[in-house]
Amino acid sequence: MSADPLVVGVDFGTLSGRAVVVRVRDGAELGSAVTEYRHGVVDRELPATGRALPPEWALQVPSDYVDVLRTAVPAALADAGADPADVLGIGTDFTACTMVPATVDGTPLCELPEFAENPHAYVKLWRHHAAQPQADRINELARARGEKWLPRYGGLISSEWEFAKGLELFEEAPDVYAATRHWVEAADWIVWQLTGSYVRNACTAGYKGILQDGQYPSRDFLRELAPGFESFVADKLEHPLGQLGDRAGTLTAEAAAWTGLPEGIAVAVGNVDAHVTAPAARAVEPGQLVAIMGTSTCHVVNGAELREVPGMCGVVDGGIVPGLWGYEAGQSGVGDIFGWFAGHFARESHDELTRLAARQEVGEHGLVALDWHSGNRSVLVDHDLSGVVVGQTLATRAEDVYRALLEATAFGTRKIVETFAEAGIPVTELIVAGGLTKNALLMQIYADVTNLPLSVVGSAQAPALGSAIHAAVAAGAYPDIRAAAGAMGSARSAVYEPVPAHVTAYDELYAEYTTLHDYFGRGTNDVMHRLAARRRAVAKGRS
Ligand SMILES: Nc1ncnc2c1ncn2[C@@H]1O[C@H](COP(=O)(O)OP(=O)(O)O)[C@@H](O)[C@H]1O
Ligand SMILES: O=C(CO)[C@@H](O)[C@@H](O)COP(=O)(O)O
Repeated sequence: MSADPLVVGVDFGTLSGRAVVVRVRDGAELGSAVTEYRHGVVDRELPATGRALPPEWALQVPSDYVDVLRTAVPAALADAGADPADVLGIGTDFTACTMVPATVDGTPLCELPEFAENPHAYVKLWRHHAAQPQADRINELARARGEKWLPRYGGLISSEWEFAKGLELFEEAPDVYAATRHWVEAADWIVWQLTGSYVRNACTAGYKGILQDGQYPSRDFLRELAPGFESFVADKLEHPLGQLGDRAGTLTAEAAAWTGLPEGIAVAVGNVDAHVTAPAARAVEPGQLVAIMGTSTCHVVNGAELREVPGMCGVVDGGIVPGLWGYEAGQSGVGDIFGWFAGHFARESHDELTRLAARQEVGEHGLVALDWHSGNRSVLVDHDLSGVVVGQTLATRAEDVYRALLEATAFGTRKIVETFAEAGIPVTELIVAGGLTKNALLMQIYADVTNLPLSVVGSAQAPALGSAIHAAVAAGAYPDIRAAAGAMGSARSAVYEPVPAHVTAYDELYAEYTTLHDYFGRGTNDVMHRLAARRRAVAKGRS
């Protein structure tokens, strides 16, 4: 073994894949590289046919992920000036629930000529929200039958997760469903490309695949949901599991040629971009909540005990680190909302809008917004909800709305933190990670709105570093994730402190947010559902 061993971590985000080369002994990041996905998010038309996609669709092209292995990994090695022979292992993380319909050998169905023109044969990205009607039925039936797994998901299964998307495939594309041998998380599909064998990771199986206490939803439940769907688990989903930090296998000759890494090195079990970030932030103890803020935000926090938190995404035994209950919540749209507004309405850069918005006092714009442009993941778990900005006048400027949207996402995070605390999972430290940490105004707003000091993860590529930490454990360099996190992870404490005057002003605006939140989100006024149904009906009629 080399005197100073290295590991590689690769983070597959929504828009790009990022690779880092990391020193095992201290987590120093020696080099990195980014590859944007060639097809990005396919949400308007299918590249193969040019056919328009219905609203709420979001697909990806799996060969884009392999391109990351071919380009970002060698580029990161070159950037680090690293000798590939020093690399002990590679770890990866992915967005989730991002699903690949695959054949028995892992070939994505969209790569078969007979399915290349069928949108259902492509990867359904986490933010594909067209399965909301299926999710609604799953929830209704699970509630009626008193299914024991439902409270583990805050009482609601999301349209983003494996069963809702699986049912959508079963009902809307029976031919693609029939040809699907494995309904695979992209997190596991990429590991399959690296090792040549399929291992299902325990993290996504628990959070997105309704695997609780070793059991999936029963055949009986699935039959009642949709006759014929009862064999979904046995036929498409069930597969041997790998635990976080375990070795999934070793790098194949083919993957070694793609990446420039040595054949036979350790490949870690797949993981989710959010959960893998906790060790990068050294947040492996109860109460330390990590918010990974990018296109969306995921919140992950460990707890010593099992609690039922309304509207959480899920609680999984060992879902973040072995030995603790891992809790997840999330906001489906955060950076995506800012990007949508900046691109379509303001036509200004984030930096310019932020610069103008930062000049304002709290409340000066006279606005309050709801951050539901991509639906609400927590705590309402409803992707038929949509965005609102209240208070606009002819004097309202683009930077005012931009600031209101930044604030709305902070209110959404406060709602989640308060819901955790009320359910017996107090948040003692808020640690932020992800691309949005570069926006200092946004960070200050989060500190002010939550009234918590904000720690910032030490790495600009925290998920990729987290994957590298898992690679080090899988390679046997550390006994477990906790030990590796202690040596390789980092966070700077209390980088943003709440400003008392802002805290008071935001308390008042948060009360307005809560009123709107409950009015539109908890059934007082169902206008958003009616509009979503109408939009869906028009799109259906057109297709
Ligand atoms: N300066 C900025 N301020 C606020 N949002 C930004 C800024 N720059 C980029 N964004 C938004 O951040 C998101 C990308 O976040 P990032 O963490 O890089 O990606 P991912 O979520 O794919 O991991 C995009 O949605 C973009 O609109
Ligand atoms: O939902 C999860 C994890 O559970 C995320 O993968 C998903 O929100 C996508 O994250 P990004 O916004 O790409 O960082």
